[in-house]
Amino acid sequence: MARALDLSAAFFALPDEEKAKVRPAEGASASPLPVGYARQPAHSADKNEYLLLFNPKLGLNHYPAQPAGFSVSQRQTELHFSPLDALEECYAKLTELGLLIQDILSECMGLPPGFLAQYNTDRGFDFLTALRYFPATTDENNGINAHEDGNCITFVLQDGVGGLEVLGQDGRWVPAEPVEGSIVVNVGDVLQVLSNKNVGATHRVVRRPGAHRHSIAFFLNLHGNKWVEPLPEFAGDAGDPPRYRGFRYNEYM
Ligand SMILES: O=C(O)CCC(=O)C(=O)O
Ligand SMILES: [Fe+2]
Repeated sequence: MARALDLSAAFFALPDEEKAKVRPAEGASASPLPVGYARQPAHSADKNEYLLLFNPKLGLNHYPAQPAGFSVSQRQTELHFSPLDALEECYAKLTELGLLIQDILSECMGLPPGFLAQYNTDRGFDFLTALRYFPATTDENNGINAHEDGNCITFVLQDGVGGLEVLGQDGRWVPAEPVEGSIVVNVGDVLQVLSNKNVGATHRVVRRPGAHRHSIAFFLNLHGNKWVEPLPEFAGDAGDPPRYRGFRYNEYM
């Protein structure tokens, strides 16, 4: 995790014109979302830049050229790892973890064993973003507005700067303070709907002054035309009226 965040920090420290090269030419990518580097437009309330990757094995990604100051930090040289190896390793480990947490959540939600694993078998729309947030200014400090992720489960790895906050049931924002070696798990819209709003995680990022913040978010997603609606365990049979209408995931995204 520390290696992946170091790598991401080394990338974002590159000059803007180097980072801007890390994008496929217009129309040249078959990926379902734009891969590579992007910066939130100046008019956006969100103040960050990011690098988006799909599963490296799908061959859709656009990587920083080497060498560009990207592959050769002292720490990386000492550890003898190449950036691509580190990214692939990070991606593979987060996928593995996602499947494990999905099984644990199935159990915690009182669903039949392996229910979510059987429901969510297609790994073709998972993706990872490495993010860098600019330091807060005296005028404003929004990093990402309050939102819920549109996927199943998100993992957030963060450096020591802090700023991620989760909305508590009492309506107060609770800081998810960085704890070394820990990963924050957010549940996304799919689980929120399946559980008829028994689980959910509204969150935002507030920028701190004086430092860039780096994080990596991995989105374990759903793919294709899966039907999403509150499960009978949480609605109907369980007595609660369904809080959502059913929908096809690919029409929602
Ligand atoms: O950077 C973070 O801590 C969270 C990022 C996030 O919420 C998102 O990308 O959806
Ligand atoms: Fe999010």
